[in-house]
Amino acid sequence: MANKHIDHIGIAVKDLEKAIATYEKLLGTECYKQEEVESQKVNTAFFKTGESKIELLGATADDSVIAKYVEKKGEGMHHVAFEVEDIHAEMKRLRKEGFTVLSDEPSRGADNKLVAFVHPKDNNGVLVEICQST
Ligand SMILES: CC[C@@H](C(=O)O)C(=O)SCCNC(=O)CCNC(=O)[C@H](O)C(C)(C)COP(=O)(O)OP(=O)(O)OC[C@H]1O[C@@H](n2cnc3c(N)ncnc32)[C@H](O)[C@@H]1OP(=O)(O)O
Ligand SMILES: [Co+2]
Repeated sequence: MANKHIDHIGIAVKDLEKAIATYEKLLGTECYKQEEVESQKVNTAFFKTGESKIELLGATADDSVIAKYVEKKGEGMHHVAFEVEDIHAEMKRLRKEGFTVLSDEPSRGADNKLVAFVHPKDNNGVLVEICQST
């Protein structure tokens, strides 16, 4: 993952529309895109912050990982996503290094990117997403 930039920071929220209004005020810029990602049971809203983005995440179902997270921990920073060039190679490298990659194969995330996650217990309590543009 060397020299890869942060693609986005994911923030779990209870009420996506309210959070969008808050972040529009905070960042002084408009949310440029909203997208539902059914496989993850989330609605997303994106803000550009230089080379990186803020991804607000609202649950679309009670059994969404975002609903569980908000229920247990409250709203807040949920994950950091790093852009990689070859996600399959990166998943293999991370597994070899002893990290718990949370799926055998990448799935489709927002912007049709390929995404995979590394368990927070391996990263000092931070859930890490790796993503590849396709
Ligand atoms: C929009 C699509 C995509 C994109 O394109 O960007 C996304 O970003 S989707 C984002 C949502 N999807 C995911 O997060 C998928 C990966 N996550 C998971 O598989 C699970 O959330 C998890 C990380 C495996 C945790 O699930 P689970 O073990 O069922 O939850 P628990 O509540 O039992 O937690 C166990 C343990 O882990 C701590 N935890 C959970 N989530 C986080 C987190 N985001 N950051 C830090 N720590 C987290 C939780 O507190 C528990 O710790 P202990 O209480 O100390 O055991
Ligand atoms: Co994400």
